Amino acid sequence: MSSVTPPLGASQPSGFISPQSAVASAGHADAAIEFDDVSLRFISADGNATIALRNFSMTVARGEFVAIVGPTGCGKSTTLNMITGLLKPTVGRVQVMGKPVTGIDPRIGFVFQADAVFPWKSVRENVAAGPIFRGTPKARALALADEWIQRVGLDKFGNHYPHQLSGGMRKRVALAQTFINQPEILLMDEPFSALDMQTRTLMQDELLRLWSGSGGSVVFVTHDLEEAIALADRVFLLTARPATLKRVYEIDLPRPRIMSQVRYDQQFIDLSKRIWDDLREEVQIQ
Ligand SMILES: Nc1ncnc2c1ncn2[C@@H]1O[C@H](COP(=O)(O)OP(=O)(O)OP(=O)(O)O)[C@@H](O)[C@H]1O
Repeated sequence: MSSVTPPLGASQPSGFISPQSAVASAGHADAAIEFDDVSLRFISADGNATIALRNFSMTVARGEFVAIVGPTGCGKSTTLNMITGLLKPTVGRVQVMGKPVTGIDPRIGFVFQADAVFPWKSVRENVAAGPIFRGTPKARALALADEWIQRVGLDKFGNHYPHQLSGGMRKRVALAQTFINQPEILLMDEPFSALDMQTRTLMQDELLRLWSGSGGSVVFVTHDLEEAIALADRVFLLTARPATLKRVYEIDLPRPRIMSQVRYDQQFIDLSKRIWDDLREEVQIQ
């Protein structure tokens, strides 16, 4: 497999940082998430081994928005599953807020491609479900839910049921359901990939608006390079499987960013070309 990661110390175009310096730059003292030289091997029922991740290191600072991109099947979702504790590294260490992952952490929120709603509950009951589960009295949880429903622009739909909503509206419910719990870490796995382009752009704006006031860290997995660049502070590019960190890109586009405008920024266009050149090599390997 060819790798274009430049040798350490070689000069690099601005916006690039090597995997090693990327890990160091986030500063371990402030780390929300740390992968330290992690490898993960799956053993299937017939005894065959699949190495999903190899010598993978990544540090996500508190309050940082990180996107992970890479060829299909390389191991992006696997990294999220190790942050949640669903999967354990075969070798290496994964830490959350400075401690080894031992199981589901209530400080972590999730948004996936599929909607995680109770179909028999109204929007406000769905949004209140998290706080109620965590012990908030029902009346208080419903009042909180009403605030969040308003924040995501669904105030007229609190008593609707999920099947009465569009895909974009259900995603707004998902964001309210997640942010109401004030997660310190938000894991997102292709959350908007099933939406049409316009709705997707609106939801990206919505996510940035909610995140910017939250102080939380986000790890956002996507196939869409432009989505990664438009949203993130840093983009981590993984190689084809077994995935390892190929390169990290600092995205120093100013915030607040408006999705429909940021894509026309010359810096954005240059970054898209660079990352796509690196990603294309990995896609061609498969
Ligand atoms: N439980 C498992 N047992 C065996 N192999 C697995 C298991 N989970 C994932 N894999 C394999 O590990 C590799 C990485 O999977 P993963 O879902 O993390 O990739 P991904 O980059 O998120 O994929 P995609 O881009 O298609 O969403 C794949 O080859 C997958 O088949």
